[in-house]
Amino acid sequence: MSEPTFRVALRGDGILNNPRWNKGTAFSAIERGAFGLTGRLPFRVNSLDEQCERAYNQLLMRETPLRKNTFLQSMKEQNWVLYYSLIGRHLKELIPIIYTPTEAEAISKYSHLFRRSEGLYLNFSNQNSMEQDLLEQSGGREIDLVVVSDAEAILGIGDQGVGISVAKAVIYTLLAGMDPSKTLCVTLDVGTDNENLLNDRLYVGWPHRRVRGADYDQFVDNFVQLVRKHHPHSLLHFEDFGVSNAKRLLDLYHDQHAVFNDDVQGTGAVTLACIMSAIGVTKSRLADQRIVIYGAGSAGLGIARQLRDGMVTIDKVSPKDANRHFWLLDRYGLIKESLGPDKIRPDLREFVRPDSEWADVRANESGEVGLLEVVKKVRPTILIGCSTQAGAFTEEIVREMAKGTERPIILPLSNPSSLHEVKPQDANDWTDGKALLATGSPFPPCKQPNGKEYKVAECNNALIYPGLGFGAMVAKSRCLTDTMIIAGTRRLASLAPALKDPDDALLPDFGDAPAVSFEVAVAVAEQAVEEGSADVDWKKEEIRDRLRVKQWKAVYGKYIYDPNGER
Ligand SMILES: NC(=O)C1=CN([C@@H]2O[C@H](COP(=O)(O)OP(=O)(O)OC[C@H]3O[C@@H](n4cnc5c(N)ncnc54)[C@H](O)[C@@H]3O)[C@@H](O)[C@H]2O)C=CC1
Ligand SMILES: CC(=O)C(=O)O
Ligand SMILES: [Mg+2]
Repeated sequence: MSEPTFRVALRGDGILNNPRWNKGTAFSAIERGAFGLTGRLPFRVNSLDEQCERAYNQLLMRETPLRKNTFLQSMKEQNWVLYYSLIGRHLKELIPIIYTPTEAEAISKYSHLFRRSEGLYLNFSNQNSMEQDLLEQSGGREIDLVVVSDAEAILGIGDQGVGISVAKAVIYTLLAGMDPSKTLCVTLDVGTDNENLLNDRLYVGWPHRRVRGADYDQFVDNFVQLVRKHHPHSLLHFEDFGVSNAKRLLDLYHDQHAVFNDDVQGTGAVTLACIMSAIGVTKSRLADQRIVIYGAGSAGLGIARQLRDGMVTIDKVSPKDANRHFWLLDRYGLIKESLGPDKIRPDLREFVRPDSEWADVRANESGEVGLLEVVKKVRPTILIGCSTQAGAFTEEIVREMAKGTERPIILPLSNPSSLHEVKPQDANDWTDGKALLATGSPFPPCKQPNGKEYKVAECNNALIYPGLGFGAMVAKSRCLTDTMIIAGTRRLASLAPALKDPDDALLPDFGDAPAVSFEVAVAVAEQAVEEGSADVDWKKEEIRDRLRVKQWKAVYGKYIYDPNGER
């Protein structure tokens, strides 16, 4: 690959303090002269390989995952190429440091670890300057991707106020090649209901109770309309919004702009791919499954809808019949008719079970039916957890499930690792090694009763959303349609190791995620072109190359000083 050349307008401190352009000791002697850096750097010119070696050694000196996380965060603020190159070289080891599970701890300590601002903070009390703030931050840059969060439901750790999840944008770059200079991370700071944060004088966000209702909707709408006005071709990715807003905002804006809710759609898509892989092992159809989902929030509902739509598309079952394959539980137990509108969100309506089905089943004094009773009666083939309730899949529940099905498919998806509904090794032990397992955060392989190891797939939306978003973005798609998501999901499922070897993992390894994301992106762009969602006029055969050319690479390139160049 020939080295790219860039014309850059910054000099001296201006270039050294700019993470997009800074090369540190990798500036060549000629560049040092041209950019006023000869006296600003020690003599030796290092290669990127040498810089990565040094940085990795420094990283290893940090003993805890959180200290490694903050080290890498500082590096991102100094030098993007070094940051992405280092992580790319140690992907499997370092994704858990910058993403789940370590990001949960980093975000929960955001105000105390705060060193330097990143992205755009839009504060409810400063909303009059929203447009100006957006323009200051994006500074005339072309933006391909906007990742926005109001931090109400960060992973499973809840309301984090202004604690942000920029790791989602980093994953787009690492795994799909999204250009970080064309990415904007936005925090909508509408306050917090987290008492610890409200009482913390070091809290950096707006110390005010969460704004809700019409004022909240207006604030979000102002933001979305500004994105549409100034970045009409961008993909708008919603992350970790609260359950009362996630699906609602997606429905509100999906006709206006290319919007994507990762917790709803990304999680639904990766879980469908995982289950397609698992039913390949059990040699059954999606429509043969009885599916219990524990935790009917953004992720739980997104999964139910995606699996239901998969059943309709793949097995040609009617939507009504497909809905009958699902039993959803939330904090009031099974979602059934008699819970009433106070306890059943409107978006769950299609999955409500009839009371008559549960008349003979033991309920608590409030009439609620718990997970054990549901498992006993339904004898599920698939049990999915997205409840944030660690240990909810008890030994009794897992053993009960194993009585009703030969190969129980068990997916404890809550993040971070400490919140998983069951530890994979326990699920493996309690089912005599028969369970087909995938988890939301990385776990070590299970030791099987026969002495072999079973690789636990990581069923995390990060395995699919970078490809979905990148494919849609490069194809200049005006929307991210359900059919584009299904195309990406099918491509991901086709790459599952368990397809070749039923004893292997249900999903590709995160170490292979860049190649996997690329394939997902190709499938999504192909579908966008075929169905006419794309704003490009490409032939199918050229799509792969078009995507490759657009991928940002963590390489320095050669710089020429040019006062009219980039900054
Ligand atoms: N593996 C993956 O790719 C993903 C995993 N997740 C994880 O799933 C979990 C849920 O995330 P979201 O759906 O975004 O949050 P959410 O807040 O929208 O949903 C959580 C749901 O669990 C319910 N719940 C709470 N206590 C319960 C109990 N005792 N029994 C049953 N249900 C209970 C809540 O009422 C809520 O409806 C989090 O831990 C998150 O990290 C979320 C998105 C993607
Ligand atoms: C993975 C993810 O999006 C979550 O845990 O919220
Ligand atoms: Mg999330």
